[in-house]
Amino acid sequence: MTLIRRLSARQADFADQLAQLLAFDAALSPAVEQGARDIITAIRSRGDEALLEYTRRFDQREVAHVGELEWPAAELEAAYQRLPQAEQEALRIAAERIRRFHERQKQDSWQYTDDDGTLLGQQVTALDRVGIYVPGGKAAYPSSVLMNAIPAQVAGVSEIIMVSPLRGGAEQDRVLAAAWLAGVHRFFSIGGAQAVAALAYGTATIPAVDKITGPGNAWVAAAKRQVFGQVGIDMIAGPSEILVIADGQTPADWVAMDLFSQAEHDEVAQSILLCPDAAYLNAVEASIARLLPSLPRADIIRQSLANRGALIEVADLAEACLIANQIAPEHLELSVADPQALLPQIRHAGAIFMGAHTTESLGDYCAGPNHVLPTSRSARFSSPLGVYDFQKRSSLIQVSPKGADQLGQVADLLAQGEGLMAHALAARYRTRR
Ligand SMILES: NC(=O)c1ccc[n+]([C@@H]2O[C@H](COP(=O)([O-])OP(=O)(O)OC[C@H]3O[C@@H](n4cnc5c(N)ncnc54)[C@H](O)[C@@H]3O)[C@@H](O)[C@H]2O)c1
Ligand SMILES: N[C@H](CO)Cc1c[nH]c[nH+]1
Ligand SMILES: [Zn+2]
Repeated sequence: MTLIRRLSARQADFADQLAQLLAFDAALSPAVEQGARDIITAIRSRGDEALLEYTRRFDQREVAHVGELEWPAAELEAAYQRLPQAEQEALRIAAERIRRFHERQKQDSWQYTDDDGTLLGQQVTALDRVGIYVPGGKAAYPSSVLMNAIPAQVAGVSEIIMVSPLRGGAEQDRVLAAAWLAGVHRFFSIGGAQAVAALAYGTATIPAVDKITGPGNAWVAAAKRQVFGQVGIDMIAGPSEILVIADGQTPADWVAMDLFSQAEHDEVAQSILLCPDAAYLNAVEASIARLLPSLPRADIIRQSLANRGALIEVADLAEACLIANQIAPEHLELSVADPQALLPQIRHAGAIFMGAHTTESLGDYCAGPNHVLPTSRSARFSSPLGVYDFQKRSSLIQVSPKGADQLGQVADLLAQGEGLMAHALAARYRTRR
């Protein structure tokens, strides 16, 4: 039985096949769009009551009272203390590396003075209150807690509100522990479109935030799209994607496992390998068949590879880069001897992992850069989640008397051209004439 489709860039219908492979956006499916819309409407009109209803229905949780949805800070800390020491240490190492990387992204305010004595500049401020969404439906993601909360903290956000649909057990402790370590201020165990709506519009229990960040499934993505404008959002970070460009020198098992690493997130995750060496593609296909059955999430991986997996034979590495740019993957591995040589040919990717030893998995946890990345080809126009998502800029203008005279004449003329006489006169009053 074929586990993963084999394609060749030389096939006559290759463009169609590729388009089919990429044509996935569940968040745009009318049913999900409408479902998210209904949920948002209900939260806006019925607040906590609707939030409780959806939490019981979609998260199969017994919640008697809305107050149970918030976890006090002491419980987050207690969860951290309960973790085995090795896990505490791993979380701390990851958090430290993520913080160090993100500190370099912090933007500072700046000012300069023009020849006429006019001061111009940009004042950078942190957002007041943000909501971070940490997925929790099919798996729990303590690493996503760190990736969302640490940049917000580095930016200086005053209040970080986290939401995640907890599922109980030890994995729940890890999420709570990461929230404590990363400095989350308040944590509510809610998820899906209802959590996004509650953060956007506020309820009696959930405070309304200024911006919502973080990845999630199709309902989360659809809700984020729909509340944009009421609040800011970072991007639509949907089901995970990996694209590997290989020169055929990396052990086939390594590449097979890298493809699995994203496929195991979701039945609709995307995993693609591009290589000019047909024998190597055979070897990876054999590795896939041999390694897959031993993995705990083999069923999800199998479905994911069938839906959106492909091994593609290309003419050469240059053609691989062209195809990768078309796909604009969330994660791109350059599993080649000289990744620096390929780098100038790469234009669209959320994160680029260079060299055979750089498995994408390290980026997911502890390399330092953010793992919340643009998916569904949005790497053509968006960037990884970063400190800049939690900062904003105000322009500064302080015009000198000389500047008012010179600029006033320019503005006067331009305003008259637009037929806006109040503008023209406001500028003219400040000239020396
Ligand atoms: N890009 C990243 O950084 C990143 C990181 C981690 C995970 N991910 C992706 O995030 C996604 C996580 O999805 P998930 O499902 O595990 O968790 P999730 O928290 O995003 O979604 C779970 C919620 O979906 C809602 N839901 C489920 N079925 C529903 C239905 N029929 N109608 C309405 N709402 C429904 C429920 O409210 C539930 O709380 C995966 O696709 C994974 O690949 C991305
Ligand atoms: N690969 C995911 C982003 O697409 C992030 C993640 C979290 N844990 C493991 N992986
Ligand atoms: Zn991952």
